[in-house]
Amino acid sequence: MSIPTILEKIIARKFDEIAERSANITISQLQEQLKTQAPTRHFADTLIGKVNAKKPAVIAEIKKASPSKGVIRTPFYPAEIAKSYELGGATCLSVLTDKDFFQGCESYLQEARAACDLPVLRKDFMVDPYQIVESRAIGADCILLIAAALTNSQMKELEDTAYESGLDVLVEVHNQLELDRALSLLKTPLLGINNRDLHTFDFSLQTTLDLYKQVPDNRIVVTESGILTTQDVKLMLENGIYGFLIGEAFMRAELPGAALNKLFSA
Ligand SMILES: O=P(O)(O)OC[C@@H](O)[C@@H](O)c1c[nH]c2ccccc12
Repeated sequence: MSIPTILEKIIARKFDEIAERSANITISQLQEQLKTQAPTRHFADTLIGKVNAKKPAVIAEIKKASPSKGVIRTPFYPAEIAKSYELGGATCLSVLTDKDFFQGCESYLQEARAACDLPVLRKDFMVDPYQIVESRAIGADCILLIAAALTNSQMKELEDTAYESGLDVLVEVHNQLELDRALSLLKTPLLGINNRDLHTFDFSLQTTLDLYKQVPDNRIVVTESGILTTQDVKLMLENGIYGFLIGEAFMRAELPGAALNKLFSA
């Protein structure tokens, strides 16, 4: 057997985590909670509206640490970061909730969302419908499906569960094969192209530039990871890519929203 990649390790851990969680609260108990849940904010529509108007639409990420970079931000106050992002012109938020590899937490998502009016993506590794229902129960507006982590039938099942639960979906790809598979999700307009390979951490903005040309017009492309400079932003805008998912560049700044505003005002 070959050595597991980081993505394989994370996924293996997710299945244990789901077993632990569902021993505590079952999926039907979570579904029961959804009946009294406040409505979601319009994640996809808000993003699509901006992109179609040819304006940069930024999903600003709240992330304390990552397996490739270690701790990125201390101290870490999700509510303050969320307010700063909103002030700085973010379109949506993304909050890491994975504990073991990203030092995230569900309460970070809840604190961030309560502090602003922006729609929020739960950034985690979805492998089972349990997590989708749970995402809605903790207050997320959108979930991420990572093609590299899922089979076609898993993706389809998770997509269905998301829309049944009232959530939007962002599907993430890193290569041509994953893109072809992601395009079989017919209900999902939001397509993230991750410049980072989650197996190896290899990184290149060229990933977005190579793949977006194969994306049909009815999908909205979001370039993800490693956007750091105004040149990076310009390169994407020149190629007609208006959707961005950015974390580290803002998390290292004292005022994340000011950094966002600066990156997009040049
Ligand atoms: O911090 P960055 O390089 O700006 O990247 C943000 C985001 O794209 C990255 O956190 C990410 C993209 N896809 C993921 C999947 C899981 C965990 C994390 C990610």
